[in-house]
Amino acid sequence: GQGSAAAVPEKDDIQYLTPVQIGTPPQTLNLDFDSGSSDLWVFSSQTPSRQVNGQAQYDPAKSSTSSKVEGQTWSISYGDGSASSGVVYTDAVDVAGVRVPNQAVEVATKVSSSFSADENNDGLLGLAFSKINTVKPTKQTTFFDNVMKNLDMPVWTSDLKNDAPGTYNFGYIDESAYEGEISYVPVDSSQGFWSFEAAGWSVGNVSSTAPFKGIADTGTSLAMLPQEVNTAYYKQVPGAAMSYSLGGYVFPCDAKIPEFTFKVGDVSITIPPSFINYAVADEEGKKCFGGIQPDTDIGFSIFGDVALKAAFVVFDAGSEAAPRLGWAKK
Ligand SMILES: Cc1ccc(-c2noc([C@H]3C[C@@H](O)CN3)n2)cc1F
Repeated sequence: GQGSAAAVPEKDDIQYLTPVQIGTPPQTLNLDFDSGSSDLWVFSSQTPSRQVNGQAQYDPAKSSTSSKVEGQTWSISYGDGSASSGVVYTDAVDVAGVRVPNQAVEVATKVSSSFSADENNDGLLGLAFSKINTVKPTKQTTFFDNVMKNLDMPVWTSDLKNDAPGTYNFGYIDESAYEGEISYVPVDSSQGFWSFEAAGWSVGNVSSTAPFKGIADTGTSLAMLPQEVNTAYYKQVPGAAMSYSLGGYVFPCDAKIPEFTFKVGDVSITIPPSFINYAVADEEGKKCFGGIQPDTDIGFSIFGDVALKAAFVVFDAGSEAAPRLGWAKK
């Protein structure tokens, strides 16, 4: 089979949400598809009401196909320090017509304040490798791992857009969604991520052909890149500075800022200035926050939405012996 689902941006493209049907009769929740984690967890009837602020809640008691997985719990924390935890059910999960009859659905009995505050986000659907699923004592498998055998091709693709709905496809490659060739690079999934090597970068007349490691992470908003990239980039932005109070590089909102190009295999992906003028950062509306920020002390770069929305990306877990990532211009 194959399926195609909308990826709808929240304000400032901070996250993208996709409708998912859970249970019988179907309960629709809008989930944040995250290629940087591997738990499918949802706001639920078991989430304390003080922590629920408008989110849709999955109620296993209202589903004839749910069943509790006794003795199993989960607990996860994300790059920004937010966290959630709870218990585990299995139930039917349907994404754009692609269905897993007995998907592990992790029901939140506790969520941190940033999840409570994100009223349109009803939970996450992890699309990294199942080895980093947090359920204990029995690790669970991701929606993609469970559905892969029924897909026409063992792939899913991202086509995220700037301030507009994009698309996640499962089981096929939409040839009309990209231009030129797809450049495939090997993935090292040993840490559970879609980790690959970029082959270099350029900004203005400054460039490097030194390879650097990064992960493709649809759940991270920005492009977290090496310090030397940030230094070279913001040197070309008049008035740019690192602001510890605002939490990263900022610049005058009316500054003329350059595009940024990174290379994967033999394809060069160019992030336009509009994606890098990420959002207004201060009260006066004069300083804007950069869409490129340092990856310091993470140990690898994170190609989040600011980078991903400049490309068509193929997350290929099974066409070859090893998983691989395909990148194409669009
Ligand atoms: C409130 C909130 C906070 C964080 C995240 C979040 N989702 O994916 C990620 C990145 C970072 C890494 O942990 C895995 N992918 N972060 C989502 C939220 F709705």
